[in-house]
Amino acid sequence: MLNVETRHAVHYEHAETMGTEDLRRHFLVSGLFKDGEINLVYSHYDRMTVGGALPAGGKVVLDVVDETRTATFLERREMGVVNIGDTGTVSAGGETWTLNNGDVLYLGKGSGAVTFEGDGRYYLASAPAHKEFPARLITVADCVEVKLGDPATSNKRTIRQFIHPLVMESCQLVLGYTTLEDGSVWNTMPCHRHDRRMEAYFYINMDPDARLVHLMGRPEHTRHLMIANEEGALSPPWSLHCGAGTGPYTFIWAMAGDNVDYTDMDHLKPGDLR
Ligand SMILES: O=C(O)C(=O)C[C@H](O)C(=O)CO
Ligand SMILES: [Zn+2]
Repeated sequence: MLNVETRHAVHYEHAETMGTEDLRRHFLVSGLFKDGEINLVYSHYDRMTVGGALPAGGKVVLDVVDETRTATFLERREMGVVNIGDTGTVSAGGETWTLNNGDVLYLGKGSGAVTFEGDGRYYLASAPAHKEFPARLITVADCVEVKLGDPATSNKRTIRQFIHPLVMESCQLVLGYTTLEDGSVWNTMPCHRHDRRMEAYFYINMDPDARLVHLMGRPEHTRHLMIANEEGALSPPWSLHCGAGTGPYTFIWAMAGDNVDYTDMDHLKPGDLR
């Protein structure tokens, strides 16, 4: 079963008038993983679509998505698949890849229908693509690791870059995940924004009772979302994005927009935030 929810773009002047429920309705991503289902959130920010495919030991197929009005979802799109569950397989275009926990599969424009099988929990991030690039399985051993932060500032973390120019070529998708070290709570602090690219965060490996305060908005008018395990946030181009958790966590970040330059960020100081 396939479910697709469309999220329209929101101007920051509108976002700044919103209360808790409206902020959650527009920016929180939730309920992606349900047995035997594929659930997608089709965002109008750079047409980034995020989702979850959960075959639950069986099989689910991502093929036609009415929202794109194309013969297959990936006819004019590329997609990253992150396995956040146990080992499973993903097949497309006559090829099958085995994904262990933490592995990332890149599927390029024109990959056709995608079949998800086994015990994997597959997080999906897809953006429009102008050019075909070959499919590639990127294991944890293949990614580029960047260590940032310090225990003294509670932000020591490892950034793992998978769909990233240092690893492979893509059209606009840039994707990886960041894991906090024990005792550190802050991701992406000091924070930043990048009007050229939207970003989607998806938080995983959290205790069910833990919560994360995800900050969003313009620096001078911040808002927050309270986030639980396997929930995410759509970060519009005008918004900063960062968060602090009440326990350990990892989050998957995915971007699409005008460039694929991970380091192209407009940095903000904690003192810039209100
Ligand atoms: O912890 C961090 O810092 C990040 O992971 C930052 C994200 O990757 C990001 O926002 C990239 O633009
Ligand atoms: Zn960012």
